[in-house]
Amino acid sequence: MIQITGLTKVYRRGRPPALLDLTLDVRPGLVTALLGPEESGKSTALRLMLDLERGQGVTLFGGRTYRGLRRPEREVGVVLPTVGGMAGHPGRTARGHLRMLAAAAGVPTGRADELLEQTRLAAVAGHRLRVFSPGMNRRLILAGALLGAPGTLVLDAPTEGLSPRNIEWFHSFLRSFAVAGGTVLVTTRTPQEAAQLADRVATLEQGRLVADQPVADFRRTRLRPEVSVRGPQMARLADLLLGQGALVRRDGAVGLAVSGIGRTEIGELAYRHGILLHELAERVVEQPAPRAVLPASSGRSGQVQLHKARTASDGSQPAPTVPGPQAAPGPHGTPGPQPVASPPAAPIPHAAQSPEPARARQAVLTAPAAPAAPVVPVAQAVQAPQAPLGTQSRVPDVLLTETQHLAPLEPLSPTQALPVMQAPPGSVPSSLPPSPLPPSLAPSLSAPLSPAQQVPQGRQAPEPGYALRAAFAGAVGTNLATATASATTSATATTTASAAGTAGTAAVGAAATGTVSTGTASGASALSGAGAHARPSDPATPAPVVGPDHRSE
Ligand SMILES: Nc1ncnc2c1ncn2[C@@H]1O[C@H](COP(=O)(O)OP(=O)(O)OP(=O)(O)O)[C@@H](O)[C@H]1O
Repeated sequence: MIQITGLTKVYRRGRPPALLDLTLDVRPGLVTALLGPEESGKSTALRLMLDLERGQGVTLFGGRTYRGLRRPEREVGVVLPTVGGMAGHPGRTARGHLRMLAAAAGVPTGRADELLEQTRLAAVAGHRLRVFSPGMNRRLILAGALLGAPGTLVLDAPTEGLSPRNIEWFHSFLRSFAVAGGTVLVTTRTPQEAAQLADRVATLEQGRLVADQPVADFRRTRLRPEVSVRGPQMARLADLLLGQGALVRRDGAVGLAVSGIGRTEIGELAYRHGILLHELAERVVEQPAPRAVLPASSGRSGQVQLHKARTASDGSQPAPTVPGPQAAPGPHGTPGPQPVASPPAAPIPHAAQSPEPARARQAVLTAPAAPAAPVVPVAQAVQAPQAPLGTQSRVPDVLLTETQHLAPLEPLSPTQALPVMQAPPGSVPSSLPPSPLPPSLAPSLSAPLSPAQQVPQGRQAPEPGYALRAAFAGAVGTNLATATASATTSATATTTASAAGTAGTAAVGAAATGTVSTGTASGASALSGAGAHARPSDPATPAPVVGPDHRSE
């Protein structure tokens, strides 16, 4: 379970927030899509969740902040966009890259070989990354995120730019992961992908959550199926279709967009009347997001502040790190203050469908102490009694079509098994406090933005330090992608490359995700020159690639 509460990010004072009071539960056993157009705040949300960025609000993974996780790589697998789309140093082989990450994460190297099999990369394990297609690189990044057999996956646009075959593979994998009890949060820009992939769709617009819907509602309210018809006799066909009660609108010079009647019926109607068709295709048309389709029962909004977590039994459990710059915990090593007012542990509305990971620690979030000032309310993380660990967790075989030539995924061994997600009764936190955001930051979701809050067309100028980090990350070919090492702060991000004898030592920006592979400044040029190398055949991408122009999928 991921509990996101009040995530807010303002990059520059006086500018509209990139993210405003995002509150969302991401439940195990489901794929949750965070959907939004460009610059709607999806990546910002993920970076805040993973403590890669400073902001307001808090995200709990099984009751702990990301930084508070003792072994983050074993709990949360992260896939973020990488420099040039590369999984790691272009001169490294896939096997070498993954084994390096395994060593950094303290995972047996055999696990790397298993994951190469699972992600259909075994056949190309000895090839260097510079000859990998985008799809192969992306699957290798995913393999890195899975090294620690985490129960939760957080992925930022994992399928963007990939071939339909790779997209289908990713979807199958993520669905299987969720079916096995895993928690999946994935961002996407396309409603169609959200509808295909997710069980639940949360829609962001201009940094605000405007809808949080089960996929069936999402399909009904946001997607409209219609049939595209083209041919030289469309006026006649339109009359016939209208006579059948269909809704018909003109679509270009020689086309119709038809709804309310199926493709087969349209084809038969045209055939019976001798009407020639050049195209008859189903498609899905996106509709604008409804305003504020939010579960009324969510009851959570605003910022919370964490104090030390303690086990329910002895209180000796290490505390989660306090998130955000405004948090004010007790001194390190000392137990945090008691909750101001711990409400009885009433289950939150979705708890019945939300089995909790067995090892989850629950947070009891309490009412704000001083909501008037921009001071966060007090919350206390308390470890819930351990739920019984089960043995049924394993990633099941992935259903793929024969034409993909992809073998089923290997099941995980019991030692790699995902935790069985079962919520101990009453262990799910009670409803959370109302938003303590200052009024200027917490307008109604349905209220139109004031001119001052309007998101500008172009990207905002990056905050100081961002450009430097980005430039540096690019210069060393830093891979920000996978969270399999346990670095916990940006300042101390692990530089695994140096351990592996790779040139380049910095891992700026890797921050809490930690897994870092560095290369040299040749990363970008190696990528652009990759067409000069023959690419190994990709089991999931069979089309041969003959030059750099063909790299895009
Ligand atoms: N480091 C930064 N400094 C300043 N502004 C930023 C920074 N990162 C993001 N922004 C701004 O925050 C807003 C949200 O950006 P974000 O990248 O989170 O959107 P997104 O939904 O992930 O977009 P995309 O789908 O294009 O990746 C944008 O207006 C963007 O310009």
